[in-house]
Amino acid sequence: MAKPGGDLARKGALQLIQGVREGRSLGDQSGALRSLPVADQARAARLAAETLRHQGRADQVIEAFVNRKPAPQIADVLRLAVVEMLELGAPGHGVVGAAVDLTRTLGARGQAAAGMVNAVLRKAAAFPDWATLPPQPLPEWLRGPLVDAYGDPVMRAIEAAHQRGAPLDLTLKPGATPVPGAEALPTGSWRLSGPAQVSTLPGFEAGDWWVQDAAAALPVRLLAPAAGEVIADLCAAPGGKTLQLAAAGARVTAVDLSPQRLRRVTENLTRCGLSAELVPSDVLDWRPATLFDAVLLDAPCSATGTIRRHPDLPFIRDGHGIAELIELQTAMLDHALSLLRPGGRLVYATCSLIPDEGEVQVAEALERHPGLAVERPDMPGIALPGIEPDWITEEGGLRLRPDFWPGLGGMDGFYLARLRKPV
Ligand SMILES: C[S@@+](CC[C@H](N)C(=O)[O-])C[C@H]1O[C@@H](n2cnc3c(N)ncnc32)[C@H](O)[C@@H]1O
Repeated sequence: MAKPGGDLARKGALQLIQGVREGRSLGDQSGALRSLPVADQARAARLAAETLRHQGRADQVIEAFVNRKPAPQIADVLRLAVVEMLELGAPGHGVVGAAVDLTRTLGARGQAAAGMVNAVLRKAAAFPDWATLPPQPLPEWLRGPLVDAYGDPVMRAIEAAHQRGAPLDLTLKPGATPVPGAEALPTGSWRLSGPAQVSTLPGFEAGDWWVQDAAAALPVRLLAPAAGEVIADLCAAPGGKTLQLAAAGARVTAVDLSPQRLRRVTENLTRCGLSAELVPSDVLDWRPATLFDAVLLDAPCSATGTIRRHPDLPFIRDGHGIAELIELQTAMLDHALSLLRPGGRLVYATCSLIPDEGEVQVAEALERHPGLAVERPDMPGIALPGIEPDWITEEGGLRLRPDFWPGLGGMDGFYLARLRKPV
């Protein structure tokens, strides 16, 4: 028989998945399971995320054993159980029993479907080819433009990387001791591959490091902040890049629209014993009296580079709003350049895989701003460690993709470029 705790987590996971079906992200639902014990909340969140990550494969297994398409909620119960058995390795008998019990809680339709769920899952438990089923494809609104940009083989490699998920990457404060067991990555970040509870790792309380994907750590490394420089961090929350800038000794002003998200920057700075001035404002309305030595603009974007960490993203977006985001990025880039002193440098970054939010933004900014120049990541004086030559784009930026570093555990998708304002 399944453990009662397991049942609470499964029920919670089904609730989270239903929320995603209604358009809410898993992150936005973080308070939805408050009434459950903390361990069950964590388990429910993991089950829901893994079920969405592997939905395409689970559907192929289910389709092999059903006579007709199950109702949407019943389909989600089946997917949860298939992923728990075939991906997460839970023993079939417990999972099947729990899924049948969960189905029975779903009203008359659930009562009627319980027998079918039992029969389908008993067969699914012995499904032999799970590992070789093709990964969850991206939805067409995203797949189409990405196939145009990178080609079909790369697209399939990106989808395979999404299926593998993401390890835990840490950025160390200068001089801090790495977490035992963490592996040094070529670009300077540290990676933990196994499951870990962040707040119990050595050095967390002391603020020796913070969680930051290796790709997300590169914009500040490309900016190369120096002690005493006056730097604006635009769109700063939750603050991974603010911490990097402050740890380098820069005098940082961190701007973000969301006071709530800025509170996370404060918490992170406090834990790490670092400081920055925080400004709750729309970047486009913010014009301080003095100009900056350097500006980092981590612009709001489609976040399509982070699907490894957010497998719910393809299900809650449909491509609407991207044109508006692209316009906002253009306006922010122009505004950010106006905050920079003559001869100053700016790093533009987005955690997107869509070239219109990256390469195209920078190519168009170069046309709009005569004298503005890109500084390549491999130029003398920058020479970023760990960068592979084919990551550097035609205009001199860096295109990072989830399928890079396949043997090391991948990286988030990102675009970044360093620009120099004429003197
Ligand atoms: C990609 S996240 C930034 C991540 C952050 N740089 C880090 O490293 O932790 C984008 C941020 O832009 C902020 N944002 C969106 N529109 C904005 C605007 N018009 N002005 C200022 N901040 C904005 C959001 O609140 C969000 O925190």
